[in-house]
Amino acid sequence: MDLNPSFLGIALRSLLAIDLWLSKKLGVCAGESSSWGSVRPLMKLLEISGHGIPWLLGTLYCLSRSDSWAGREVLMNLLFSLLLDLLLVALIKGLVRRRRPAHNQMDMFFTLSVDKYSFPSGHATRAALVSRFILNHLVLAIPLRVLVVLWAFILGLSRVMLGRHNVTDVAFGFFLGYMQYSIVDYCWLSPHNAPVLFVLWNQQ
Ligand SMILES: CC(C)=CCC/C(C)=C/CC/C(C)=C/COP(=O)(O)O
Repeated sequence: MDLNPSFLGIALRSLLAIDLWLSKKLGVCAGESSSWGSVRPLMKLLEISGHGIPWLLGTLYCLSRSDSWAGREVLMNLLFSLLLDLLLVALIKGLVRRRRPAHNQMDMFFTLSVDKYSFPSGHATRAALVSRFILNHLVLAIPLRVLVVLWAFILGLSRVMLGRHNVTDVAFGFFLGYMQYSIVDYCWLSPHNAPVLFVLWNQQ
């Protein structure tokens, strides 16, 4: 037994204890019989709005219908962002292997094997990444921009309310998604630096 724990060790253990306590308190939709159990179906609908499958399929569909070079370029980069996000989240989940909260019911729509782990929240990374992407590449009126930010925030909160995640999973997820956008922006794909990706349309 470690009789002389470091300050960092104590701080981390305290943070973890607060995280677990707060997450349990906020997990008010974790089951049908929970205090806010009646809101659970709405939270699960929100869950689907941040799931990887609809985002991937939606992006592929829009890409197949897009008739402008500018649109294709943005959608190709969105596709790259979504795939990068899936890869990074799976990698970190597999490395950290933090179990989901004990009060979570594992009844999520279409998961990968690493999704039995909770750190970081894939929905939170996607929410931060996609909302930053949209705000930077779509010309939207202010109310719609506010709606995008609200969607991301409520989606993150709903992960804890559903009992899927602890607060730190979501907080780190937001941070990671935000940083992922910076990577995507830095490596922005265009017909000039990645002509192979755009060759499909040149042949049409
Ligand atoms: C191309 C490919 C491998 C698609 C897989 C899409 C897929 C099943 C993503 C998983 C989305 C999901 C359930 C993430 C878990 O989110 P958490 O917020 O619970 O970490």
